[in-house]
Amino acid sequence: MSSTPLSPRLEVQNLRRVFDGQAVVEDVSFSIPAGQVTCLLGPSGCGKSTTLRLIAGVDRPDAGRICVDGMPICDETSYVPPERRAIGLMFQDFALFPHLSVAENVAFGLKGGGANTRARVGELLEKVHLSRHAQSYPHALSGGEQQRVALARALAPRPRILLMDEPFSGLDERLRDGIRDETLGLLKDEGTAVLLVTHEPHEAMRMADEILLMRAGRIVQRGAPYNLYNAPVDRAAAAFFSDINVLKGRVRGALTPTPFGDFLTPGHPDGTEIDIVIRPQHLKIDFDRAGRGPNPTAQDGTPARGIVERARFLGRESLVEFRMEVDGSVLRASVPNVFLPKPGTPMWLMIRRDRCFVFPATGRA
Ligand SMILES: Nc1ncnc2c1ncn2[C@@H]1O[C@H](COP(=O)(O)OP(=O)(O)OP(=O)(O)O)[C@@H](O)[C@H]1O
Repeated sequence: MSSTPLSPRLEVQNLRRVFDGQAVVEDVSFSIPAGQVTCLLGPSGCGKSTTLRLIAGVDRPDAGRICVDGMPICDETSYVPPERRAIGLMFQDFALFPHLSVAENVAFGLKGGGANTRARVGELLEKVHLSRHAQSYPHALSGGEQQRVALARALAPRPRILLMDEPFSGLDERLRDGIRDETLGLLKDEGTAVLLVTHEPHEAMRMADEILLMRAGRIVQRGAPYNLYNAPVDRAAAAFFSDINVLKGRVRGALTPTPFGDFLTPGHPDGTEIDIVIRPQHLKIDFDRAGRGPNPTAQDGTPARGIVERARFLGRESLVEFRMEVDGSVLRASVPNVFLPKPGTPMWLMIRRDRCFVFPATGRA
């Protein structure tokens, strides 16, 4: 990877959009260099599509600035209409023209019908493995094939930026990962700057170079998928990416006591309620030996005993639910492969302390 910083192809600064007196996009800023896929990730209604529409130019912001290759396309003094923004769009319903063949759909945004157009259409159809369907009509294609035509059509005019709004959500779940990977390959090949909107963390993790995590109109965290997963900014950010367990405690002298021993919680005044968050795969399980469990370790702290309530096999892993003896709370542990202890079995749990996140409590149980 090059060490020189890439100049942004798309730059969005302090974007704001208000509907009915309510800001649905607030102070949104980010930039995307060529060849990078950025995912705007967040729950339904958090303002993702509105942000996309502002960048596409089909809606206008109440404040902020949008630049493409350093040139403003939308700010207080300039407004470039959508068709002159060199921005490609791809939506979840693909919106193919039913009366045009696959090749005609792909050629739609290209000027003229000469040899260059034919070459570009041919090149893209080859890349999306649809050359043999060039003369077919959309209704004769599968959902996955239609998605690939839509992608080829969006990329045909070599847009500087491609905006994708939930582009895989209309597809059969079993096909999605394969199509995501193929799409990613093509996007990287074309070197476009991509902003992909999704509410699915799995999709963002699989596709993104950078994730922008959005909540209630604002970007609450940004970074590589690894960083968002491993260093969430708060409890809700942790919970967005997987099931979580929460140990509740109260700070006493920079420590928070829990059933798993004391946690260092510096920087929080005495009496602060703390949530210690841990993902199910970072709980360790050990057997009960006549009422005794494993010895405490520096890494895992003190073990605590729980009773199996339920165990389910989920395919790649098993999820075991424990009722903790000390306080009756429920903790979930995920274990690779098949591990289905009987309900009522006592077992000992330990938690990987290096994988815990400590946050001030948010008030939820
Ligand atoms: N034209 C509009 N007029 C009034 N309110 C709007 C308008 N467009 C969007 N909203 C509101 O703005 C908020 C954000 O909507 P938006 O579609 O951007 O969310 P989203 O994160 O894309 O959600 P989803 O994933 O469900 O599409 C919602 O509360 C929505 O009702």
